[in-house]
Amino acid sequence: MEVTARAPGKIILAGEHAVVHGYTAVASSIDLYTVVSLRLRSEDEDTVKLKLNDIGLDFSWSVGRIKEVLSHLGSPFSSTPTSCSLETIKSLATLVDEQSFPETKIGLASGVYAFLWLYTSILGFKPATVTVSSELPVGAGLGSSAAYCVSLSAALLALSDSVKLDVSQKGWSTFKETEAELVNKWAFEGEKIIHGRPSGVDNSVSTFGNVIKFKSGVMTRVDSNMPLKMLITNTKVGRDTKALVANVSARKSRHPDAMCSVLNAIEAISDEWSTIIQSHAVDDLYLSANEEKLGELMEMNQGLLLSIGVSHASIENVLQTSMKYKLASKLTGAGGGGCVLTLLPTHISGEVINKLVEELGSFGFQCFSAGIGGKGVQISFDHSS
Ligand SMILES: Nc1ncnc2c1ncn2[C@@H]1O[C@H](COP(=O)(O)OP(=O)(O)O)[C@@H](O)[C@H]1O
Ligand SMILES: C[C@@](O)(CCOP(=O)(O)O)CC(=O)O
Ligand SMILES: [Mg+2]
Repeated sequence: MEVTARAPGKIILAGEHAVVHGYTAVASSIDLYTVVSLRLRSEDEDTVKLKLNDIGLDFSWSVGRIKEVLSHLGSPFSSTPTSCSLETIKSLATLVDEQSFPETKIGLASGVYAFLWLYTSILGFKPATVTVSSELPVGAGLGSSAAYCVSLSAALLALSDSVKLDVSQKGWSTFKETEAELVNKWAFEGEKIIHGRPSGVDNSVSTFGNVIKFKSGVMTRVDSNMPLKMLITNTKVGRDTKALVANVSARKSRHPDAMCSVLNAIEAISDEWSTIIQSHAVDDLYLSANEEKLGELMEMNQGLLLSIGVSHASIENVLQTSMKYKLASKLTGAGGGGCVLTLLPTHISGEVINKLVEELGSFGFQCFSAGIGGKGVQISFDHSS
């Protein structure tokens, strides 16, 4: 039996970083997916294989070796969502090091630790082959880490005893609410291994889809009534969410009062975002006025993100270029490079968009658009294997 899970990436419309400190963020899923396929192998094959197609790395562990390295820690671990201890991460690192992880890709190792933690906790020691591939750029602010953890958790849970699914279903299907919550909780544990201190907004929007508001671990669905179009520009400047989040925390401990004011201002922007997108446009004039307000909110949010130290020369370049066309932009995700959003108002001409994309392309940036606010994680069973 083979199961495939796909989980969407996301854009944060307002409130990244602030959300880590308990302030509101608004995020939306996008129609770019990470896909995980999981095939259980017969017991005599005795290996767990992980193929990470996007980063060109393959791993293969014998089940015996995994048991040997983890048994002194009390594995098999609890099958309910539990945090991975530092001691366990060290043992998982031993398993990864044995596979000669290339030095140049060492920043990607935490994703493999997250895999091993989710795998051994949810499925124990069953031999299997797991393949991951993604339409999302990895490490660019579009929530690839969350989509990875959500799709992995979904595929593993789908073949575990913790969840009872109707395997006869054909095509993509969604989880029931309680099962989706379990997927989300496990994905959050994976995100903790990759990010250190995730807020939970990314895994929640990847699991449940649509537009959400998120504050202090609590998600509220936002009924968006506005047609939102964003140009996404990938600056291709690499960055690491874990390091950026840690830098913001350090700045907050150095300047608690100033940072508190900035984070409160970001929260006010998120709240206004959610009010505006929930309102029904009575006519074109009303829609344009709301688009203008969202543009201003994006500019203000970006200014505040600069003040907490997460912008980058490449991001500023995108801002200045889009400003020439009177368009508002902000970074999305952790910043420090990665992706920038530019709001495309309903009545913008295709000619303007083409010129902007061409100019951004001349700096080596890559522009694309994505559908906003689609479904969250889905699974599909293949009965032929
Ligand atoms: N498709 C993938 N294959 C392997 N690892 C992945 C994949 N997607 C995400 N990851 C993991 O997530 C990390 C990137 O997460 P992060 O820095 O939070 O950036 P973002 O979530 O914005 O893409 C990578 O270093 C890797 O460990
Ligand atoms: C910076 C932050 O708000 C979003 C990080 O998103 P990403 O990993 O850069 O896609 C962190 C978080 O909310 O966990
Ligand atoms: Mg991430």
